Amino acid sequence: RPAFVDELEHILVDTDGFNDAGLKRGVTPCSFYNQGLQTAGRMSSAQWMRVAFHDFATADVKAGTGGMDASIGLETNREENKGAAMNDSLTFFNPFVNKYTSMADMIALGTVMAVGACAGPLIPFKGGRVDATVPGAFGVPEPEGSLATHIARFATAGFNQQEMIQLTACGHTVGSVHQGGFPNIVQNAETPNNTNGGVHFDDTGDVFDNHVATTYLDNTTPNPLVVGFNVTTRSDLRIFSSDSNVTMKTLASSANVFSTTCVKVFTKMLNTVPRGVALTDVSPIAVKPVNLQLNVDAKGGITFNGAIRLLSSMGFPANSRRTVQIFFGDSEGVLATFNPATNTGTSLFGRGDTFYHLFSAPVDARHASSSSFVVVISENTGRYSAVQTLKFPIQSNVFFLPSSSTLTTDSTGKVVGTIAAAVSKSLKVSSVTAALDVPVAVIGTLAPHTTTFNIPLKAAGDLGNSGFTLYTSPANAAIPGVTTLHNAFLSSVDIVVSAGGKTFIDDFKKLSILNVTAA
Ligand code: HEM
Repeated sequence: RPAFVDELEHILVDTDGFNDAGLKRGVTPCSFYNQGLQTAGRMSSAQWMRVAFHDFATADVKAGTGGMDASIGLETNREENKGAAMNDSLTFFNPFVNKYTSMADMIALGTVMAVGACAGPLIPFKGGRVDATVPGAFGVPEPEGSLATHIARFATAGFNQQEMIQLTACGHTVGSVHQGGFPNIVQNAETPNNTNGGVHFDDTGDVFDNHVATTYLDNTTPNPLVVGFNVTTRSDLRIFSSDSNVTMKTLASSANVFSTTCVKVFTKMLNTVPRGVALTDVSPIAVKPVNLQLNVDAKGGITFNGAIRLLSSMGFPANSRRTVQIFFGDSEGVLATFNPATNTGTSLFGRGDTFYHLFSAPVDARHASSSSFVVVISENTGRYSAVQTLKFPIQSNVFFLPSSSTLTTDSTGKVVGTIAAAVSKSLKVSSVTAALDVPVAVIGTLAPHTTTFNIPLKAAGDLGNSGFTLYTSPANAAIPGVTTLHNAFLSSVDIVVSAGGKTFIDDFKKLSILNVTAA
């Protein structure tokens, strides 16, 4: 699978407990507002869905332009994108953006997470979206727009009239129209406990359910875009009633119909991308090696650290007798037997728990050149209990070396550091480079642009008798692209070695694993 899938899967699945990526926290509970006071009358889950809609809404599927490309970040000063939702959401997503996670993927993943956090259905997620570098077309539907304008706009984005009704109803089941931002639609709603004057679309404004349809049909809806005092801005009324309520009646008919319909149209919205962008499935992984790291100390001692994550919903229910063993290379290279996982978390909505089996064990130099390791999982529940053996690749002749790398601030507060790598003496090395991927701020959007800075590394002696040579960047020097500890922590490094006409890469090592020492 493409390497970026592992990173997106981490954000999707590790949503609680050990190794939590931290995305779900932004929308838990569904009514939570992560950018300010809980009395603001705003909720982040609804904002995350709305920002996805505004990013998508100007797609032109025939022309192959627009859609989910994070161009919304460059368009927030437009009247059609007014309101706090856009920049609030991108501010939260900003630190997740790196070499493998685009802002456009975060916007899509945000909607998956938000719908789940509001007790809605699980939307299948694909990754691989590419961030736009220039603003896209105008044309996000506005509440003043006519029905014909809205039908035409959705059609250009690939949605027929029925799908337009479905998508709008699914979007308008959570959240509010706010007086602060839309005083032409909502009035007299601002109170000390609702300072932006949010008025929900239905009676369950923090539940992803079909009340948006049932209350619309029984005339109890509070939806300001249906019953608001301003007839011009009753866009939901015009849209919902445009097929004589046939679609809304279907959505109201059962919770299940509403769920499956919303999964269908949300998936279609999130997977609308510019021509040439290919998306890949990101599904939970049953057995996942995590944060693998080889290390060689100055005396030549080699260690292998990391964790094996098991998912309860994919064949690994809780079992206190389960053991996990690692063999580096073949069974001669046994490292250690790990006891039952003590580090656990709860993975994404209904997908059960994550069980982390952590390891840190010495590797015999005889086995250090192996390009794979074997994981043996034993259930130990009885005589015929299951044993599974899986083999995983490991980049072992060239790798980032945390123990010789440093990150610190000098006396003036400037960030300085050393990037170090271990390179096998068996290679005929012609160059060693640290390719640093730094999310660099872009003027005009809160979506950073991940930029690569290449730092040449020089040989700095043998690492004991390990068979590895130490390569380093200039010691405790300024690191190109890294201006603050904050962006150092969000950066990753690839060790790229040319040797004997081949290229070896130790990919995507996060600098956040380094211990930071203050000057
Ligand atoms: C013609 C189509 C649409 C129009 C004119 C429209 C208009 C609006 C307006 C005026 C607001 C109030 C924003 C605020 O006060 O902060 C809003 C909120 C919202 N819209 Fe739409 N919308 C449309 C379709 C959609 C669709 C298809 C989705 C699907 C995801 C969606 C999702 C949302 C959400 C979740 C909110 C609540 C935001 C919050 O509470 O912060 N909208 N919409």
